[in-house]
Amino acid sequence: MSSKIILYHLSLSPPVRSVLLTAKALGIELELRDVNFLKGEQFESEYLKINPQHTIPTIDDNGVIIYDSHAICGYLVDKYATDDSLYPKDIVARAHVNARLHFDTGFLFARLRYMFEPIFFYGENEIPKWKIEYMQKCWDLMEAFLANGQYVCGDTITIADYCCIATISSVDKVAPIDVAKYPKLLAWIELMQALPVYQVNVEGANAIQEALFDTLAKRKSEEA
Ligand SMILES: N[C@@H](CCC(=O)N[C@@H](CS)C(=O)NCC(=O)O)C(=O)O
Repeated sequence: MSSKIILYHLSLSPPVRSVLLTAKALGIELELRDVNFLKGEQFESEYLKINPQHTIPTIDDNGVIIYDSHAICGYLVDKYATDDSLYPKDIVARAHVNARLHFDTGFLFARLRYMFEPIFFYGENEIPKWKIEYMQKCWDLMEAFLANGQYVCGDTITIADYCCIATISSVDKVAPIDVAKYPKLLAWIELMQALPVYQVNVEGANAIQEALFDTLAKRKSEEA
């Protein structure tokens, strides 16, 4: 008999929350195991054996180990969904979803991590203005994508929406989104927030930004 899928996680992590959103949408129950990356737990030897890339999320589906949130979300849909709408099998439709998943990795999350990691891990005491503006350039791109439909790949929600919202909601207080300039982006965010599954994203998205601001405040007070 197969047991629950194990998710190595911490809800602060945006990629972890994209897996939580996808699993919730599919009705999959997960066994959660904390790996606190802020305390370096991802470098423990037992964890490195299953994920030498030392990132969360990782899943263990009865011995099948997968890491990278985008790969995990696609796998969960391919294996457990009753239809393929969240990750279409049609090769053109899937290529469009893959493009947005890579946009999350290469643009959204990459720019988030280059703002957050120097603060959390390298003792930096401020985020340079250009990095915030560089993050905000992604809002132009999101606005352009959303000209083609209410979701990031047209009029059907896909795992790309879960991945992109998990990242954007984790950085929108650090790199604010101008309501007047980005109406489509704001409408999409509200659409995502209204989904029942969205609840699994709320706490972690706020907590990671609070952790960033707390760390910056601590650094400033140490300097004074
Ligand atoms: N592309 C990866 C990125 C995962 C990632 O970098 N996760 C961060 C937490 S938000 C992490 O585990 N960092 C610890 C490390 O890199 O050592 C994914 O989508 O899963």
